[in-house]
Amino acid sequence: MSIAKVIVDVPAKQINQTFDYAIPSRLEHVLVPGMRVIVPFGPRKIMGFVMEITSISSSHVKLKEVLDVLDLTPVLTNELLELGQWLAEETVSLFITAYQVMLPQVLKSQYKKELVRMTDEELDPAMESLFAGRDIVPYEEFAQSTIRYQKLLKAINNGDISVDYLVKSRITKKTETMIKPAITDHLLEEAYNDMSNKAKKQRELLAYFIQNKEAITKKQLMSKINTSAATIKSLLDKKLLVSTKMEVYRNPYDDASIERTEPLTLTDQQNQAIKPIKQTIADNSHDVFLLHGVTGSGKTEIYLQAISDVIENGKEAIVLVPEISLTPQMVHRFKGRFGSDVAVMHSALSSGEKYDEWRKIYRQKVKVVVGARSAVFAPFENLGIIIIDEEHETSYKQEDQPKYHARDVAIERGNYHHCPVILGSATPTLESYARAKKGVYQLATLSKRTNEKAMPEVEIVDMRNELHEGNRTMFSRKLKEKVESCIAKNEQIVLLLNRRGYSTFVMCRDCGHVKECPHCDIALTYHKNSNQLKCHYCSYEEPMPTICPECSSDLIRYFGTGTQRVEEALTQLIPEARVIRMDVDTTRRKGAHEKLLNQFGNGEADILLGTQMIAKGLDFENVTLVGVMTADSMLHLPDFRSSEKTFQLLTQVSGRAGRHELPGEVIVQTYTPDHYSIELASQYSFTDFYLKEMAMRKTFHYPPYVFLALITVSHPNQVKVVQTTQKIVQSLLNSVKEETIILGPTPSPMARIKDRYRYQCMVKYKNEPTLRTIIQNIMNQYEADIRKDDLLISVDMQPYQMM
Ligand SMILES: Nc1ncnc2c1ncn2[C@@H]1O[C@H](COP(=O)(O)OP(=O)(O)OP(=O)(O)O)[C@@H](O)[C@H]1O
Ligand SMILES: [Zn+2]
Ligand SMILES: [Zn+2]
Repeated sequence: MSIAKVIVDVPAKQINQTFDYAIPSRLEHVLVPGMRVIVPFGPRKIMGFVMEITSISSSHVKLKEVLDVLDLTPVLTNELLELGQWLAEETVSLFITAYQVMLPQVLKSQYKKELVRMTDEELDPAMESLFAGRDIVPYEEFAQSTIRYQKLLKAINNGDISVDYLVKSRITKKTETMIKPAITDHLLEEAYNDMSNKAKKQRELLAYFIQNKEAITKKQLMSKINTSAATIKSLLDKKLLVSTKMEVYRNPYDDASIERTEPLTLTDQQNQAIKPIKQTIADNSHDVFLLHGVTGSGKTEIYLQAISDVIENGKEAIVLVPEISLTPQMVHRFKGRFGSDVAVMHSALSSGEKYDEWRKIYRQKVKVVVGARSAVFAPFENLGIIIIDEEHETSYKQEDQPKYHARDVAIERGNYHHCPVILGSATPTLESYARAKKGVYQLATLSKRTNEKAMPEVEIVDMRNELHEGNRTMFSRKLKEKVESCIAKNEQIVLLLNRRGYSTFVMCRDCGHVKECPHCDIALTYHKNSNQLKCHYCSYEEPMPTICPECSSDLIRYFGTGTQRVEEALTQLIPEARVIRMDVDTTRRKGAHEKLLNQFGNGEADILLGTQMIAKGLDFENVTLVGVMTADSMLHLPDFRSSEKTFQLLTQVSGRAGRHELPGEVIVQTYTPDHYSIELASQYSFTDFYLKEMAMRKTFHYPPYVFLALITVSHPNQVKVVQTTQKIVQSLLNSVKEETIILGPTPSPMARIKDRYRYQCMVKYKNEPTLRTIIQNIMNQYEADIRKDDLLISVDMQPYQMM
């Protein structure tokens, strides 16, 4: 008897293993690993993934049978099955969540599907009677029939029938009728000559196909030679033409309108950088490259040319970009070079569109996928390169289970496929740069812009002086003046309001003093309800001060300004300015982002005002001034990476100015002008910043000197949370090495969400090979509480959000 080992869709710890099911004879030789099945589980029928087919069961009870199969071709390749195991272990999550995260939404929740007829040719008689003249048949009708699975499989493999998942009861797939000649040229000409002159329309149609042998859609044909469906039908009936159905994929991008580009002749620096990458591609070997190139240095051109090599080798490429909907310009560059060989995957697509893009990859209709984080799981089978652009972006870390980092997954897959992984950035993470310095990654550097233009000059404006000199607006006199002269010259401005982190930290508007934790070198967070300042790392707290401890000013307060308020202030101050505001509110609707950028690109506004989302990837010729409203606002987040993030953001946004002929200029407003991250960003001194920040990380025991693991416990009862976290800390202390640091229990920065109290503990370690098992074992001890008592324990093996 054959047995399927199945991971079932029950997200619970005690279910986190395979279960054995007998394979009924009708599914024998149909099931293979990577398919989804329906199995009985207790009283329910649920979905599961087939991991393995074997003949030996470890179970002693009589096995239940697999009820049905959901996919007739596996949705997970063997590689992805293995990768899921690794992913679950690496992130201390359940196998089922690891597999679910690899698949498009449609395949996660919807079980409904249908059979679609893909040919007008006669099918197998049993199939013909099932379709009974219809083009689409609900899958259940097949399941209830006596037709064998093998028969359906064969029809699928022949391309005669396709199995489709329904997206919200709308047909997922669009098909079109294609017409082409049924016979050779020669016979076609004969038929043409034999045909009576009266059948003028039919002769015209034949004449067309004597000239054009390619299949054409019925629609196009009818409009092209002005013929009718009846005329086509008569030639179909005479078996001179045949019709087939072809699937058309929904295409969110109009490929035809994107101009094709040719490879550029690389600069010397680009050549130097790409050489070892090309070598690795040629050798089919795995290596990780860190491409450190200043903004505008031509990193993207390197990606494009490396991918060309990969495609020539018959392999495929994954390109990750941060939330791609935000950079339509990036999609255009890849489509411009590789046309319809490119699939695009990002969150702004509808679930039907996402499914279509995924299937293009799955069916090997494309060679390249450009996408956000989850595209790293693209089901390519011959991967030749994985590229992560802007590798420092935190959106590559998933903050839900499984809490994985796309960089780690990319490297794991690169290793499996023996192919290079390229991490590109103007401001690499300290982690990556340190690895490159140690030789774990290969470092390639592009220090110059391709246009040989200097980086735009950055001027730092001290906002404390503005205040002292009576300017209480949020615009310094310098910025106002520059904006006005820019508008007068018909040039454009990008204004960045760094909103993340507002209203959490407390700062003196007189002297710029920010309250920090005496033990952690991290800004204290203001808790409004208790009017206390707290440290989210070590639980130190103190009351909110009424006067500044440094200068005794009473202008010490927490910060808050939104884009809308800036826009209002801006139009008051400079009434002639035409402003486009870009933030979460104005870009919520699909396509809004692209529309606003197009408007700005067309010169319909002078100023593009926005949050982080405008800092990256934009390339507008006419932008000569970049202004940063408050450079410090991120600096004092309760996050040890806040200096790094500030440096990255300032560098990125500065890179938006003067990318073409016109020289650029940057004004950075700040209350802490001598903070090293602001100072060094203004000088474009990545290396100095790296050295300085590394020293800080070393002193305070932060990555890359240590690894972190964050365990968060939550429950409606505060006492229970504190006690549980305390016990976890104790168990950890009993199991880890002496030099490993355990911090906590401390309240989470968001100490209560939806009436659940949250506490956390942080593990700082250098070498704990069994830490994942230790944590897993500890969590297993709380299994009953998690199941029955609403306790939640979440583990983040690589925390980026300390919340
Ligand atoms: N070899 C080359 N010769 C001429 N122009 C080039 C070359 N390589 C790139 N460019 C052009 O230089 C500009 C900047 O290149 P690109 O956008 O690839 O840089 P980047 O490093 O990806 O920039 P960013 O990090 O700021 O997005 C683009 O307009 C690009 O077309
Ligand atoms: Zn002060
Ligand atoms: Zn502290």
